[in-house]
Amino acid sequence: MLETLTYIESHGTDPYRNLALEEFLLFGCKEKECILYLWQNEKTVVIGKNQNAWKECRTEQLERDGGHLARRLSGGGAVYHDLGNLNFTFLVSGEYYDVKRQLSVIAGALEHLGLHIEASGRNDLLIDGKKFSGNAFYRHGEHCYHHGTIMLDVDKEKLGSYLTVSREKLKSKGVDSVRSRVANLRTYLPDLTIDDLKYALRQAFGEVYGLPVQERKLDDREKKEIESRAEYFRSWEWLYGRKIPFQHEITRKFPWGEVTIRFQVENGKIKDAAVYSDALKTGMIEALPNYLNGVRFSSRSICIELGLYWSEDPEEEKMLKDLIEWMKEEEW
Ligand SMILES: Nc1ncnc2c1ncn2[C@@H]1O[C@H](COP(=O)(O)OC(=O)CCCC[C@@H]2CCSS2)[C@@H](O)[C@H]1O
Repeated sequence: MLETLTYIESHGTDPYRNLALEEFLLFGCKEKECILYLWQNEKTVVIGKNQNAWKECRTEQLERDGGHLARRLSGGGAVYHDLGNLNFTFLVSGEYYDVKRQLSVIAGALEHLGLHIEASGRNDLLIDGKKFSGNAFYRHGEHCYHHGTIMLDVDKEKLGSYLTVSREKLKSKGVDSVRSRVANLRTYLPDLTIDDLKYALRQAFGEVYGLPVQERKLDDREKKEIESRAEYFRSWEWLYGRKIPFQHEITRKFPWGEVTIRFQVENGKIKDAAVYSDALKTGMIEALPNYLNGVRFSSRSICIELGLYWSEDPEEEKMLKDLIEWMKEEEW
């Protein structure tokens, strides 16, 4: 049984510090503890762990306007944050990790405020059929988190202008514009504030788990530790990573996400490969470059090579099968 519910708010809006605090809480979370962490970022595009920053975001425009680009540890796609957006993170050990239960805290809080929501697709929460929350997931050993956004009053104009959503993605979601399919909760409750939301979430957290909620504040030593980790989240290497010179690029959209592979070929063999994806499952995507390294540069050889691998995780096994089918269709 869980023994402790901890509630913590970030009082700063620097995305790198906030992501560092999230990671700090992840590794400090006790076995029988569940933490609810609420935070806000000023004008930031947050991309998924395996995405290509240049492809997902108009980085120059964002930086010129004083915004930030950030990369999180979880997989999934790119989202836009400003102070009209509230982020939540549930941090808990694998044993008590339960996405449905965690989502019922969000649904319960909004129900208390008079809003009815529903879950849809792989990671969205909807109001009136429109997305107001995107969710993503991360696991490191027994340390897990589930985080998401809540759009209260986000500048949709800016959201649409900083995010460069691929035509494939728009097509797959059956819509013609990003702006039209996201919604702010303020549209439905004009007086709703971020503080109301925070209060409702904290109350619902205690109700759903049936335990008292203890608020945590950070001491100076902890703040220092978080600051040094923030440097990593702020670094060019983490945000943009390496840029490989490539000769061939392929992209395909699957039900579980879009994949782009860039190949660097030398003497007919794959010398390096960079794989980008918004898939929520990150393991297979991150393993791919290693699988491809040294293989002869032909779709048939890749097909045979990938056939040598398997995964015990059924979702990853499905990803692998889809990638093999894709290679069968390619002809080079
Ligand atoms: N703030 C926000 N909230 C909800 N939906 C958004 C937001 N910004 C953009 N979008 C829409 O979601 C799609 C991307 O959807 P997609 O499903 O690709 O990705 C996600 O949802 C990722 C959620 C990550 C949540 C983390 C929680 C803390 S740090 S970020 C984008 O093209 C827009 O149409």
